[in-house]
Amino acid sequence: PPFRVDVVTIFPEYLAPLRQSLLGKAAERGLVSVGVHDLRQWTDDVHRTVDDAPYGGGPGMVMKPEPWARALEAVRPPGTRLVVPTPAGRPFTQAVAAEWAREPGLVFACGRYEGIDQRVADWAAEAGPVSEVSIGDYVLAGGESAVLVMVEAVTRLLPGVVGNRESVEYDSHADGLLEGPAYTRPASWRGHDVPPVLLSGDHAAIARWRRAESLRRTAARRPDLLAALPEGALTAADRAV
Ligand SMILES: COc1ccc(Cn2ccc3ccc(-c4cc(N)[nH]n4)cc32)cc1
Repeated sequence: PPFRVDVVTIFPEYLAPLRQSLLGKAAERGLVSVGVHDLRQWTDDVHRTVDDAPYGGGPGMVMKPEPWARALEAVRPPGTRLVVPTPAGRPFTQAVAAEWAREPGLVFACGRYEGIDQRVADWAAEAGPVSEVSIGDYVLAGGESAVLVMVEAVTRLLPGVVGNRESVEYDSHADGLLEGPAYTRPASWRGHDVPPVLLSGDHAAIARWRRAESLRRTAARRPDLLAALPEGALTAADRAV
């Protein structure tokens, strides 16, 4: 059965890219099925109101709970994980993407304004897992971009979506390190040459060089990833880098 993705949003047109490119092909091949739903379909006032002033005061507006509950009751199969993007969420990581890719599908609730009434996530947890997640430490205007990011990260891990299986297995972050530099022809380009080891045909030396570059780059750009590596993840040769 296809991996099922449903997205509820007040900007359905924002999610149009979900039907293009990588996802498009995967959808054509029946690997992924995508539904985008306009939250306002589940309002019942003439103005199709989805927001209201925050209890306790404060700037901006909060999204009303009732339209969300009606939408989720209509769209979310029982037991399906509800993903709510939020700046206040747990980090969305490659490990989280891999975990979700093993599930039958996902429902995404895209907030706008200052977010969604908290009781929606609390209520939704009665019917299945709910994940409030952040895609990074910066503030967006709503959840739609985050949904595009997460759907791409999850669906590329589904069997058959990415042609070259190895490219998924050898993903950056797959071994907890950043991937090193990549090169292709020409060997000499505008005064910049490809590191000779890569042209040597010495595959052991190439593997050692690539590992060293990964470690060097991770130490320089993401020391936090290095510190998080499990015991024994680094060999003596690694430490010598
Ligand atoms: C309380 O402070 C704010 C609360 C919400 C907002 C705007 N906004 C509304 C819904 C929504 C969903 C996700 C995100 C988001 C996710 C990440 N990683 N960054 N930003 C932002 C969102 C601005 C500020």
